[in-house]
Amino acid sequence: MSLKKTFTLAGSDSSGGAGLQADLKTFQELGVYGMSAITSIVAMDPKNNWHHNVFPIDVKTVEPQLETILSVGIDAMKTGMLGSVDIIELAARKIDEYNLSKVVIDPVMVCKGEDEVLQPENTDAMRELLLPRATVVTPNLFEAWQLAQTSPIKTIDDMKEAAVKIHELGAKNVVIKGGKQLQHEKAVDLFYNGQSFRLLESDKVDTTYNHGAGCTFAAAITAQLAKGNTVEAAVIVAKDFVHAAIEHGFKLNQFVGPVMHGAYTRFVSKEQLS
Ligand SMILES: Nc1ncnc2c1ncn2[C@@H]1O[C@H](COP(=O)(O)OP(=O)(O)O)[C@@H](O)[C@H]1O
Ligand SMILES: Cc1ncc(COP(=O)(O)O)c(C=O)c1O
Repeated sequence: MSLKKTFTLAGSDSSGGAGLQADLKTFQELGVYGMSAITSIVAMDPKNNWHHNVFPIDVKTVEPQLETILSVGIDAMKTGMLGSVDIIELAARKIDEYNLSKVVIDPVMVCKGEDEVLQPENTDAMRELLLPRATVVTPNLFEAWQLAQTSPIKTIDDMKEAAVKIHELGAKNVVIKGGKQLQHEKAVDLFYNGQSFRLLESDKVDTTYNHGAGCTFAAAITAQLAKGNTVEAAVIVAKDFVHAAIEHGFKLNQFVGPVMHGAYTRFVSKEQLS
């Protein structure tokens, strides 16, 4: 099998656990070649409780990165934190221009540990421009609520209602991550493909060392799609991948504990990595 190529259009997490760093580590672990275009730079302030400061990148600096990557050619792509409406418009244009068909949208709106929405004006642009181009979109409960414009999501029935709305907005497949936020004894995600629902469950790991879990999950889906998996099969592997990563999450310093991106490939049979 030839080496499949992926790319992430995402923010840089200087602390290395989330953002494009998480994506590239995940791509590597799952045996695909990873490329990246940086949309914004996130730095954490050690003197201010690790507050996340977001430094946007001008869209003029993003386009040449995309041209580099798309001239190489890719098998699947993902988006993460998108710094501005201009960058979201650019992404939509390039998806159309290059006829990209395996597109994973992780609609990052907040960083864990922070409660303000990063760049709220981006949410409308994501809804209008990226959802219709998404092979799969992977919101957490908060992001699903914002995209679907429902009330806050508290139950699996609420997740189903939001998934239907997000599908109607154009995303072909929707995975709403219940994760740690949903009041449930398991970590439950809901998969919806426009026809049926499937609940993906894993044991809930009792940890705060989960920085980068969302990025890692979406990147694992991207890698598996690049290798030719169906969306549902890709999501199932991604769920196992992120579970192993969270189980082996570790303390980086007094402020943050990232997931261990390499855990799945160390502890799960290589045969499952086709
Ligand atoms: N404590 C946990 N135990 C097991 N799985 C978890 C836990 N927290 C999150 N997950 C899983 O990790 C993935 C990413 O979810 P989450 O961390 O909620 O995303 P985000 O980073 O976007 O908020 C999902 O598959 C979710 O179910
Ligand atoms: C660049 C970047 N992207 C995405 C995220 C979201 O990370 P998570 O996967 O923990 O939701 C963060 C959080 O710090 C980030 O810095």
